[in-house]
Amino acid sequence: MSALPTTFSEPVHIAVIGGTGIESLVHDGFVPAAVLTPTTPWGAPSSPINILRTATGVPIAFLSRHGVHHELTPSEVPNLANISALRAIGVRTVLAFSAVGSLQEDIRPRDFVIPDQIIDRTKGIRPHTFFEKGIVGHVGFADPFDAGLTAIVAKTAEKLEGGAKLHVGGTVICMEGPAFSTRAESKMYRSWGGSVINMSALPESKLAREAEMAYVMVCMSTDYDCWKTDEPPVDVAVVMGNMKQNGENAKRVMVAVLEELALEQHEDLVKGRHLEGASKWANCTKPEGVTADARQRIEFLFPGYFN
Ligand SMILES: CSC[C@H]1O[C@H](OP(=O)(O)O)[C@H](O)[C@@H]1O
Ligand SMILES: Nc1ncnc2[nH]cnc12
Repeated sequence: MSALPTTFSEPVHIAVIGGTGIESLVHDGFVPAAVLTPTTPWGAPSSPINILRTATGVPIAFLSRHGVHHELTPSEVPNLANISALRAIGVRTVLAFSAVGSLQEDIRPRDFVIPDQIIDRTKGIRPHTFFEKGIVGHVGFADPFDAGLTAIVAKTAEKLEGGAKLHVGGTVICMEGPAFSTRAESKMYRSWGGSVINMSALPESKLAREAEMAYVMVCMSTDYDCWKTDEPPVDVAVVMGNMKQNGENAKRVMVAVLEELALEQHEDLVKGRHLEGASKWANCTKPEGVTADARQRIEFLFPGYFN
């Protein structure tokens, strides 16, 4: 087999970030086109960025959140490098996948959830913003997931027959990990109205917003966490087992959504036109106050914005 190119000259507008159980898209009907190993001002991404073509020839980028061999804990994922590297190759739309615990009886293991809200239970130990250390910006995050993209993903996934049950809307609790929650915590999250729980929604989705990308997270329920007294508490074997069973459904959703996004009518959304300039206007630092170091970093992300 010939080695793949390490550069790719076309812009790539859509990225898939795979989580637990979705560490690769090779051999899934996608045609490999290139493997990129970029560096960014925030270091190297979690994994090489695989550029693949869909059946209709659209190039997409694939990144494995926890590394090729799932060697990065949720707290160690280099989210700033991941998001900035994707933006630098043209990505403006991110379809993220995540294995989650269910906090609600009616969200059964192997159901899919497309949340519309997040509650942050990370512990402040993850680097979480591009706007710091010499440049200050405050982006809006009231609705953390892109509404237009969510509608497309929901409509497309709903149309798939014989797949997993889909719940549209809900709140994902993002905890620090890597250990799972206590029963008291799990019950507290339920009392807060949490629908599902993971360790990955933040800061990934927040950085995507700062980078002016449309972002949606397809959550695949793998367990009932530990709030349910008639079930054993979650462990890795249960998560992996359900992800293995559900991998096919996840790939079907992914392929159908990518086909839909390739339609001309979605071009503006896919290119993130509705988000263009948002981070420029979120900036609070006067040009003369932006340090040379910050200018260099932010230039990688937003060429020409802060000159
Ligand atoms: C392996 S169980 C906990 C682990 O699973 C989820 O990963 P991902 O969101 O990348 O699918 C969860 O967020 C935890 O990182
Ligand atoms: N119960 C759980 N808590 C946190 N992250 C998870 N990922 C899958 N199941 C989970």
